[in-house]
Amino acid sequence: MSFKKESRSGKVVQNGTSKHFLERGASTNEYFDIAFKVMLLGDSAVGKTCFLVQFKDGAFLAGSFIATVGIDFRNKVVAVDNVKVKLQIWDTAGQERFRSVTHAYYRDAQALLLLYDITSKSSFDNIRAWLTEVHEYAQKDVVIMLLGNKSDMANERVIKREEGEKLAREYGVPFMETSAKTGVNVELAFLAVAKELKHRAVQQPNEPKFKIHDYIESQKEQSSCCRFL
Ligand SMILES: Nc1nc2c(ncn2[C@@H]2O[C@H](COP(=O)(O)OP(=O)(O)OP(=O)(O)O)[C@@H](O)[C@H]2O)c(=O)[nH]1
Repeated sequence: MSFKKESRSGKVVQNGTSKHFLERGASTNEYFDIAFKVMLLGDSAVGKTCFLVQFKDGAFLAGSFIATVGIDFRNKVVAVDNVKVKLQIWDTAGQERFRSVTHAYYRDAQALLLLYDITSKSSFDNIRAWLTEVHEYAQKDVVIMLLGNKSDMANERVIKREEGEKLAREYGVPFMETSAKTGVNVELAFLAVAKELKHRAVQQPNEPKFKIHDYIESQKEQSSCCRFL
């Protein structure tokens, strides 16, 4: 079920009442070997739509905030060890009134990216409630990642990075801070998930087990070293 309109122009626009995904399901015809469903979850305004648009189009939706209505998806194919992995990424509405709609989609998802906003204490506090919902509605072996978004807003930060790390450790899930505005760690989050899912699905006999925590830590170090060169 989707409450958003479709079009073919391939751009995301805002019409003043809701965010509309144009070219819905774009790149569906692109060749891929394996496909997975990923859902973006978290309170309203944490940046889920911007996060998806940054990954898909490399652009930031600036301007006034317009809440998502219902749920919709976009596709992106990424290469993982010569395997083409199609991620079908579902952007959900964070507002409480759409919760019953989004619950119906949890069951099919292989990965959940759970976002909070580092400038919003309530969005961070609500992560526990989101995780309770996830455990109730999602598959037992779903890949979960915790993301502290809006890391570019350092001056307005109210949640320390260490608090995010601590919560993630408590639930045994990987964590990173991201910015849908600057793009920091956006691709890394999706790539890490794609790699984890691909390794689970097509594990070669002599291949070492993929460790998502280690991969993220190594890539985070690399990207922070290179950003400042
Ligand atoms: N500075 C900054 N602003 C961001 C970032 N991500 C999103 N925003 C802004 O935060 C507001 C909310 O972003 P959305 O992506 O619409 O939030 P959402 O989580 O999809 O909200 P719902 O659709 O209601 O669930 C918008 O004004 C965005 O421009 C970010 O990383 N940095």
